[in-house]
Amino acid sequence: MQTSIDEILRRLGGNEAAATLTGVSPEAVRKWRSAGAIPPRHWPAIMTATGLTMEDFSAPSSSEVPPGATAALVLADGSVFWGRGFGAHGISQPSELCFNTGLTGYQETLTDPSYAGQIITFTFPHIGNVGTNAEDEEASRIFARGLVVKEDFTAPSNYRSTADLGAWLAKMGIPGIAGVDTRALTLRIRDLGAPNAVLAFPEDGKFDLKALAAQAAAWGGLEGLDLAKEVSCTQSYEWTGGTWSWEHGFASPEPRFNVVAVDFGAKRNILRSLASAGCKVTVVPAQSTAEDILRHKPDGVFLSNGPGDPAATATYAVPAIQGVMAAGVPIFGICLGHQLLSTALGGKTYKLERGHRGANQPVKDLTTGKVEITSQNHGFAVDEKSLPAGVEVTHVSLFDGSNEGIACKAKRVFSVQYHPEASPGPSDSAYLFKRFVDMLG
Ligand SMILES: NC(=O)CC[C@H](N)C(=O)O
Repeated sequence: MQTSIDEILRRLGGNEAAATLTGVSPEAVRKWRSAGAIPPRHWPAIMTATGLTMEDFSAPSSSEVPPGATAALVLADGSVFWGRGFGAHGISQPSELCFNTGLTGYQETLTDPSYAGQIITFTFPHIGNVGTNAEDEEASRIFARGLVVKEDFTAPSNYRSTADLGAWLAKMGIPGIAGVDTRALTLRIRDLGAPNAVLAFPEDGKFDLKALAAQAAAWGGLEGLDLAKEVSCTQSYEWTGGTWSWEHGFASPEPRFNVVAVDFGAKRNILRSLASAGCKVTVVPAQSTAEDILRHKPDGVFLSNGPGDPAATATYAVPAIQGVMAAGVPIFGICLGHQLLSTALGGKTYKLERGHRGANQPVKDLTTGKVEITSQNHGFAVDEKSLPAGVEVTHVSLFDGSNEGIACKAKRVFSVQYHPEASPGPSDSAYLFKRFVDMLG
C-alpha cells in the first residue's frame, strides 16, 4: 500500500533516514508537491529517496501568466511568485533572496551596499508610503538586485519626498514586484534558507520560467564571492558629507582625530557618525594595503560594512588589518569589518541559514550587561569557538546566541556585527562611536 504524505512527514520530522522512504512513488510525490503538501525543507530527503531531480520535483507547473501579472519572482527550485512590476524593466541577475523585518527605512535599506548580490523582500507590507529623497540614500546607487513587496506603493505622503518609490527605483535601474504574498515567501526563506532567485519584469511581458529557474539554480550563491571590491570607492577621499545630529552626548563635532575608514561598501551614516564623534575621516578603497592606510598617519582605523563572503574579502583585507595592528593603531569594525577583524585575529566565519536583517534585533553588551535593540544586515557570522585566547566576546545576539561583537584589549581593537549607525533603525548602539574615540584620545 502507498505510504501517505502524513506518514512520510512524520518520519522525516523524526529525522529518520531518507532510506526509510523507499517505495514512495515519484508520481505520488509530484502530486503532493503540486498540492503544496511538502515543506521545502524536506525536499532534499524526498528527492534522495525517490530519485527525482530538483527539476522534476519542482519545475513550474504552468507558464501561463495570470491575469494582471507583469512581473515574476522565480526561485531556483522553480517556484514562481507572480505580481505587478514597478521600477526598472528588466531581468535581475541571479541573486540571493533575503527578507528584512524593518518597519521603516526602506530607502536606507535598499541603498546599503551590503545588499549587493541580493533581492530584498520586506516583511512589512506597506513599503513606499513616504516616497524617496536624496538625503536618505546610504550610497549613490542601489547594489541590491531587486525589491519584493506585498502592497502596491501609494502616492508619497511626506514633505521630504521628491520622487515616488517606482520612479526612484526606475532611475536606479532596479526592478520591483508588488502583490507578492510576502508572508508565504518569508516562511519559504525560513524553511529553505536563503534561496537563489531571479526577478523578471520584462518589457514585452513574456516569461520563460524554466530558463529563469535554471539561471537561478545555476548561480553559485554568495559563498566565496568578494563583492566588497566591486562596491568600494576606487580613489581615496576625505569625508565632507557632514555629521549626524543624534543624541549621543558628544560635546563637539570638531575633528580631533585622524581616522582612515576602509570602504568595503560603507554606509554614509557610518562616516557621518565618525565625523560626529570628532573624527576627520579619510575614506580609502577596500584593497588598500597596510602601507596605503598608514601613509595617512591615522590615530585610528575604521573597517566598514560591506557585501559578500568575508572569507573571500579576507584574502587582501586580513594582511592589511594585520599590518595596521602590528603598527599599534586602534581599530573599530562594523559588520563585514567585524568579520574581517575577527579573521585577522585568527577567527573563522560561517554562513548563517537565513541571516539577520531588520531594525529590531536584540543584542546584549556583555561588558555592561545592557541589552540594546539594533539594526542588522548580515548573512555570515563569526564562529566564537574559532576565536583564539586574548580575543574577548563582547556582544551576543539574544535571538540565536550568535556572535555580535569582539574585542582584543592588548591590541586596542574591537568590532560589532550590527549597525550602531542605525539608518535605518534605533540608535541604542551609538555609544560605540564614543567607545572608539575614547580609545584614540
Ligand atoms: N552588512 C554587512 O557588512 C554584511 C557583511 C557580510 N556581507 C554578511 O552578509 O554577513
